[in-house]
Amino acid sequence: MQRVIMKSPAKLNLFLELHRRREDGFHELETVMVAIDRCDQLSITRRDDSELNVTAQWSPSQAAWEQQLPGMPAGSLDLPQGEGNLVYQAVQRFRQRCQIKHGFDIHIEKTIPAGAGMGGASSNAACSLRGVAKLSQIPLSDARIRQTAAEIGSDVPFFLGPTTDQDAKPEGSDASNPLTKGSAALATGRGEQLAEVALAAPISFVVCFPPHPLSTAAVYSICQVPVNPCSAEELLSTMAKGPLEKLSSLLFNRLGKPASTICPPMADLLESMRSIGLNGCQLTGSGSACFGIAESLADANRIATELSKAGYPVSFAASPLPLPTPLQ
Ligand SMILES: C[C@@](CO)(OP(=O)(O)O)[C@H](O)COP(=O)(O)OP(=O)(O)OC[C@H]1O[C@@H](n2ccc(N)nc2=O)[C@H](O)[C@@H]1O
Ligand SMILES: Nc1ncnc2c1ncn2[C@@H]1O[C@H](COP(=O)(O)OP(=O)(O)O)[C@@H](O)[C@H]1O
Repeated sequence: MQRVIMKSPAKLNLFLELHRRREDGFHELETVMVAIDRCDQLSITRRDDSELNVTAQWSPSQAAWEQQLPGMPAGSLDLPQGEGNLVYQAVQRFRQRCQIKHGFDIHIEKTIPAGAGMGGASSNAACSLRGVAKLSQIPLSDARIRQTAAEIGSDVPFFLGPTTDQDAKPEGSDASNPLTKGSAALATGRGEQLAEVALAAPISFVVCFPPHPLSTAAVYSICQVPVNPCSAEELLSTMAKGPLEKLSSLLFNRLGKPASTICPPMADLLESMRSIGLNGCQLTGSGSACFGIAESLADANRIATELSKAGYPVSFAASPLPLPTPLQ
């Protein structure tokens, strides 16, 4: 095999609480993440020589995104190419670790907004590790893949998919429902320690990106660790056993305050999302994208169209997507 093409999904954080600031500057957290069907596409081709080329472009084009998001700060839609791309750093580290001599051409077609808290770069990095392993005849179960992922970023291991084996599903998971299998996880530590989470049925989300990217490091730098942290327990049991109508009242994100301090337009966006009929509206990760829950996929599509017309052009419906995505 010389070439793989794969989908690289975004994620939403349904719950995010901070427990402690560590000596190394990272925060111990408790977060519930769900992979969704908004995906970038990665194409990875094995080379005969040792060169590594990484290119990234917006789909359908950068001009189309610039036209849709005229308020974006200058340069913020410029995607890092080559060494500046997280995919390059992940693959180079993995090649060194596994002594892979041949090179790769990797091209990323982006539809996941950057600086949105949707984990686009982390997802691309995880996919590239799986693709490069496959093209180098390294089994996908090889521990060096997960080890490299954790070194590259706190969110990267999540996108490799569940660690639990197929027979050991979490309580309440519906193995007959392929839509919800393997899409959600509880992440602890700095985000790299994962436990698969059951999801009783698909959820219909609406996601909206205001034209203001946020830096994860900047948001964490002004966050406050609470004295009495909240727990994800009730959310997890509701995800597994329902009723899913209760879910929206259990969504939570401790980074909401610092993110909206840096990005005040997020508060207006959340207000618009609530008044248009979405439930449990929250930011995802460190923002600035926000999401809410709709009653059905048809409702989610209708509301996304209304939000687009109301001045938020990057609004879309999304559903959980199983991880890992297949290699083609
Ligand atoms: C907030 C979250 C929630 O899922 O996602 P995003 O908003 O980035 O998508 C994650 O915690 C982000 O994970 P990731 O984007 O991989 O962050 P990293 O590259 O590891 O770290 C970027 C910076 O964020 C801070 N950071 C990150 C993770 C963590 N548990 N504690 C931190 O304090 C550190 O300052 C670090 O230097
Ligand atoms: N493959 C990539 N795709 C998108 N952004 C990337 C990539 N590699 C590096 N970056 C850099 O990482 C930053 C954060 O990207 P992203 O992961 O999409 O946001 P977030 O951490 O908010 O989820 C971008 O602004 C960009 O400068």
